[in-house]
Amino acid sequence: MIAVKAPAFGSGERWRMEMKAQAGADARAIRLQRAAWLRGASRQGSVQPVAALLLDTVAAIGFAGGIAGAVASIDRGLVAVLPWLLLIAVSALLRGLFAMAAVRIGARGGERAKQVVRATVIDGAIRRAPGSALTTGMLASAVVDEVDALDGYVARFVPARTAAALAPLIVLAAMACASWFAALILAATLLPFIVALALAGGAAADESRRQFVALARLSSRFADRIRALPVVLAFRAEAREAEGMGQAADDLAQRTMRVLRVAFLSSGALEFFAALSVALVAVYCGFTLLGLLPFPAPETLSLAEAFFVLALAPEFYAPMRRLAAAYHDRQAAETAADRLMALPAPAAPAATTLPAAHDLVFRNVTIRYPDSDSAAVDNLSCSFAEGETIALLGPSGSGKTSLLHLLLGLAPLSEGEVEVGGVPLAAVGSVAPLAGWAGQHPLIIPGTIRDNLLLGHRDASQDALWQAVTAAGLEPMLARRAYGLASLLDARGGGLSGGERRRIALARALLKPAPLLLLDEPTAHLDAEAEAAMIATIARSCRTRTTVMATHSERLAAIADRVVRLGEDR
Ligand SMILES: Nc1ncnc2c1ncn2[C@@H]1O[C@H](COP(=O)(O)OP(=O)(O)OP(=O)(O)O)[C@@H](O)[C@H]1O
Repeated sequence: MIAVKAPAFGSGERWRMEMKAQAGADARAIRLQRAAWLRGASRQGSVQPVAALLLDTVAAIGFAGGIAGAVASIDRGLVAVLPWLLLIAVSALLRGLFAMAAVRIGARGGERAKQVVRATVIDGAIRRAPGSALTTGMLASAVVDEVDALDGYVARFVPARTAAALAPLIVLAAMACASWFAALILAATLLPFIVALALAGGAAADESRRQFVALARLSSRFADRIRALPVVLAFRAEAREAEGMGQAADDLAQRTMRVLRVAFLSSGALEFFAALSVALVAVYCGFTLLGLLPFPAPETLSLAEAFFVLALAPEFYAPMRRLAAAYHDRQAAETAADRLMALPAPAAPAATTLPAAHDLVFRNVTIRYPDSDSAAVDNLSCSFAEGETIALLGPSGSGKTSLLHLLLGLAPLSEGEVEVGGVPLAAVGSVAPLAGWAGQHPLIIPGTIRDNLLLGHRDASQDALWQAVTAAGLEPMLARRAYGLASLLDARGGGLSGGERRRIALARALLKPAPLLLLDEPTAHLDAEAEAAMIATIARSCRTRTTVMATHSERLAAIADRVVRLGEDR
């Protein structure tokens, strides 16, 4: 956006005009940006659907020629008519085939375009810059609804637009061979038709854009509320949320009705002009044949020529009607493009070569989240040798998790430097490929306990799996379950206690053959006995790796080689 200066006293009118000019320039810039983005997306389509649509027009000329020939030779008997009938049949068959080919090839292009854009959006979501405001609901709506809206644009609108520019010229040229005056009539009716198309399209555009935004808002809201369902139920907010969803759904229904109303009105106007022009050609041909024209006939027409012209006249507007039918696809794609372009850009890809050493250096490190006044970590300097166990100790909110997240590329490095094995963290992006990580809220995926453990190392052997299970103290829990490692869990980890979730997260981190181990509050919510067992487990496991633990527990910190106390001067 262009920065706007505040108005000087007494210069209100000039400022308003400047604002208007800036808004116009902004809108133009956005239009150009959107057009370039859509051109990029539609590059996945091909010219083949356009070729199929143009060949369909050529076949339509053959069809009209067949009708004209058959009418002209009907008085010479069946043998004379037969070749024309054959031409009609072949042309009709080819029209069907070309129309089908245009749809199928267009659909393939649309599918390719959606795949490419979807991959880019997902890539951006996975590698989004730390602190991004993209919610799961927004991402789901972008990946499903908004990317889907590109389908019609690439599959139908783009081929229809090119065909609408060329096919009427082919029809006019063919018609002019039989009757130049009829071709002139059609060409003259083109102007009001195009004006009607532009007006109808413009009216539909705004309504369609509002409807699409309402749809995207409803679906992202729905996805976010489903995700937060336990909280909604716990606070008995079902009625309020249901009412909110109902209002959003009503709003969408009203906007959809408005779009349909405008669409019906505009297609009515287009049909009117198309029918009018065909009627004019029909009246001209009929009156010329009968010699009833109220002005001197500009040409003589044979019956065959008149039939050819009449059969061909509707084909003149067919490509433009096809374009008008696909116009809604363009509006939907433009609205989707605006929203997709506004998604956070992916962070720069990380270096492919990972550091060989695994000592960690923090030099004057400050972590400040976007839109936050105070720093989560302020000017921290420390360094850890390879193989050391480090405890980050401090009160709640002192920045322990933020430091672990910084290493994983999930929190921003606002100032200072971090080095891993002598390589700047910025060059590596994240230590995730080098680290086993057990977070504060361990992720549980729908599937078995085994599936959840193998997230740490997909190809782990059975022995390695059991070693991690034993080291994390999961055996007693597995022994109590009839199916052991094959026991099913739901996405929320139903049937697991807080301690068991932490043990699964620890086992998963241990299973990964990684030189770094990052543990966030591994002993939180455990009773004294369980904490002691967990501390013993961690003490055994961290001997072979550089381990960084965020904790409140002095007992856990006691097993560390180094303790970094955070937030003490706050
Ligand atoms: N994504 C975020 N956006 C904005 N502020 C954040 C974000 N994550 C953490 N913070 C803030 O940064 C500060 C440090 O949070 P952090 O989670 O690192 O502390 P912590 O020491 O791990 O706390 P706890 O012991 O309670 O887990 C807090 O004030 C928190 O509100």
